[in-house]
This record gives sequence, structure tokens and C-alpha cells, in this order.
Amino acid sequence: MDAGAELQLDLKPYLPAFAQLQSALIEGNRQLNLTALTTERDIILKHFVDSLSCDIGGWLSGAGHVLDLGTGAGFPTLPLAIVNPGIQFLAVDATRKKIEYVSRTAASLGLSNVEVLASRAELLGRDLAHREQYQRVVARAVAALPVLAELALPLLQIGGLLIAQKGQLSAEELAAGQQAAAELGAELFHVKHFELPISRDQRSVVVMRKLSATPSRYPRREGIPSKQPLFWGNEQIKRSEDKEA
Ligand SMILES: C[S@@+](CC[C@H](N)C(=O)[O-])C[C@H]1O[C@@H](n2cnc3c(N)ncnc32)[C@H](O)[C@@H]1O
Repeated sequence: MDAGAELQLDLKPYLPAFAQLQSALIEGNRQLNLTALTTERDIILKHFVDSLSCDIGGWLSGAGHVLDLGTGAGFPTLPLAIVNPGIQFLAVDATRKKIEYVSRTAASLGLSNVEVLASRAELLGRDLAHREQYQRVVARAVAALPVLAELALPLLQIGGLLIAQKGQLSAEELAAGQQAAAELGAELFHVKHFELPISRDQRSVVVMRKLSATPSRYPRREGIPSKQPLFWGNEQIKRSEDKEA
């Protein structure tokens, strides 16, 4: 079974770049402990193919600038940048050593469409150079939906889309995410549940669309969105983390 074909992608022209990315990740992991996934199969399926599934609905088409919030070791940015040379990606993470790794790896792959920034979403969301500047924000496995909504939606232009990649998603989390989106000037636009090719792991992509300017009181200061999530109790967060563990 061709995992790319299941996502309706012809990955053949990009295989050399993905092989190089895999070597960089294995090497980077030795020094920096970047990922728990270390077998070739897991890296290809659960990092590369999973990252590419971010665009399973074609939501990146027409986007010039995409911000990847909480990119970690460069996911989904690096796989997406390989297959979308016409889109400019800004990979953001709070952890500097991860961002330095992403920067080195993008340079070694010759990906001129990747820029990086070590910062927290709560700071960028209050910085006019970034607030309401992006056509798309992507985020894979970063936070519960209501938390992610507060971190990401202030960064979107009106009409822009947040594309959130999740593992299993409860109805409770989705409902809280929908309420948070409304509070922040957005709507729940689309939810797609699917299985990863080959491994058949459950995945969901949640898309929110920005409808109006986010009220200036959001995002709240660093750490508050995850400590006191909008419309979502700490007990619920704990249960959702237990389920993902
Ligand atoms: C579980 S990792 C996921 C990394 C990557 N997206 C992936 O799918 O492999 C979550 C990442 O989000 C980053 N992060 C969490 N909260 C953040 C915030 N408020 N601002 C910036 N980065 C954040 C963390 O540093 C971490 O690297």
C-alpha cells in the first residue's frame, strides 16, 4: 500500500528529501532527544505522512504564509515545506534548541521556504508584527482545542484558517473548542476524522475559520491559556491527556 496515494499525493519526486529528513531526525535525536519515534516505519508514517495529512482537505491551497505553532522538531512544517515549495512557512516553538534544529535541518535540505522563530504564542499574539497576519495557522499535537484556539486564532487574518491536527478527539473537547472559537472571533468550520494509512491510527483534523477581529484581551498572558482554558475545566484537560498518553 502506498501511503502517499491514500492521501492522494504523489510523493515519488520528494523521496530523496524525505530520506535526508529522516537521517537528520535520527542524528538530531541522538543529541537532542527530539522524538520518541525512532523506527523508520514510525518516522515515515507517524511524522511524515501524518504531517502531510494536515492538508487532507486541501486547506493550504491558496495560502502564501503559514505559521506552524508548536513545531517541535519541525512537524508538520518540514514535510509540508518539501511538497509545497510555493508556500512560505514560519515554524514557531517556545523551545530554542528545537527551533535551532529545525533551522539547521531546513538549511541542509535547501528549503528556502522555511523560517523559524523561538517564541511563545502568547507573546506573538500580542505583537503587531504577528497578530492577525497569517492566512493559515497549523498545529499538530500542541494543546487541547480551547487552549489552542486562544493561542492560534489571534494570529490569523480575518478569513484565515486554523488547521489543528489531533489524535482522538472527544465530543466534549470539540464542544469547548467551538465555544472558545466563538469567543475569539472564529467558527468551527470543518472536522475530519480519518485513519492514518497502513497503521490505521485514528486522527482528526479540526478547521476553524476566523470571522472577525479577536478581542484585544486575548491571548491572556503566558501560561494562562493552558492553566485556565476557556470553557474547559482542568479536570477535563487531565482526562484528555490521559486518553492521549
Ligand atoms: C507535543 S509537541 C508537538 C510538536 C510537533 N508539532 C509535532 O507534532 O511533533 C508540542 C510543542 O508545542 C510547543 N508549545 C507548547 N505551548 C507553546 C506556546 N504557548 N508557544 C509556543 N510553543 C508552544 C512545545 O514547546 C512543544 O515543542
